[in-house]
Amino acid sequence: MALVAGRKTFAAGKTLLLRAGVWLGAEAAARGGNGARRFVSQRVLVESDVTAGIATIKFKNPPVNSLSLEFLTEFIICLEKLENDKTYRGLILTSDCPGIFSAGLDLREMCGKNLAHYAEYWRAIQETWLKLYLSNMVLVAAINGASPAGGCLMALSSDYRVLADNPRYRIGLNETLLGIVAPFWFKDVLVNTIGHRAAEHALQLGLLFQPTEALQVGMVDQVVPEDQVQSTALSVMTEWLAIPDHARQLTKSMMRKATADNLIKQREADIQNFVSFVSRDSIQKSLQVYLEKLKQKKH
Ligand SMILES: CCCCCCCCCCCC/C=C/CC(=O)SCCNC(=O)CCNC(=O)[C@H](O)C(C)(C)COP(=O)(O)OP(=O)(O)OC[C@H]1O[C@@H](n2cnc3c(N)ncnc32)[C@H](O)[C@@H]1OP(=O)(O)O
Repeated sequence: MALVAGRKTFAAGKTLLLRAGVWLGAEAAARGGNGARRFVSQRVLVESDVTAGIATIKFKNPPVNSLSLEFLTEFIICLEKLENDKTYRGLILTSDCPGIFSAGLDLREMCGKNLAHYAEYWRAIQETWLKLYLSNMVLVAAINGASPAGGCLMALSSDYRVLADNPRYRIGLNETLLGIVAPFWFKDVLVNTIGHRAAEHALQLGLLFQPTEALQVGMVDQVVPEDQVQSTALSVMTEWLAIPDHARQLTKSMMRKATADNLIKQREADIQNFVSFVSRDSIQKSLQVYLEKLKQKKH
């Protein structure tokens, strides 16, 4: 079966056709009598409460919810679908993989591939971020696992972050530990969240914060026991949805537009930077060594 997004076609597990943000093909969708709906794609699970106007996206790309091109494609489609359906005013982002929110960018997409692939991958990363960061919905991240690098960026792009209190669930932009550099727009989002000095410190050292530290530095808004992450996210959402949409949305846009525009005005140059950076022999070597270390950790 094929997943078609715009002009791209990827092998996937169900027939999903997207045109102008509308599902045209067969998807597993069930509607309960209580207003609950469930959409299933291979790597992204969407549950929604139509009455409350709240949807939940669960990342389901085991083992570590890495942001592969296939995952990103399904994720963007789901996000567009929710964004265009005025039923939904709030979106909770969480994980279906125990102990992992997201391991960030899929390192296999950045290793041993050709230049066209790197460009396509980076465009998908940009697109995902812009859609998340500029969403009209209220976004609450229910972070129920480790959240390094790109996983952290997804959480930081939400309006509010609830993190499970487990010391193994570290969060941060750890790119320098891999020998790579967080792009300027990752940096901008971090600076907007925790301030310039703390961001400079965290970025240079590639710090991954444990929950109490993340709360202290302002990277997350609440740390709660693991079994309360979802219920806390829901009660935060209810609070935010009490604000009239038009006023909140305009305010969000006012706060975020300059940061997003910074990337929008130089998207192609950013792609070229990524491609030439990641295709350097030295960077390929660093990424391969890092991946090998991850693999050997178990043995
Ligand atoms: C001159 C200046 C120019 C500047 C230009 C700038 C241009 C841009 C530069 C590039 C920037 C790119 C930005 C990147 C951001 C990122 O997101 S990079 C990804 C960073 N992610 C990580 O570091 C996470 C790595 N993973 C982990 O730490 C752990 O796996 C975990 C804590 C998430 C989970 O631990 P655990 O449960 O113990 O699982 P593992 O055994 O470690 O892993 C299981 C399995 O998954 C594979 N894996 C893990 N992470 C990734 C990943 N990110 N991508 C792909 N695969 C991953 C791991 O290898 C294991 O595989 P096997 O089962 O062994 O096959």
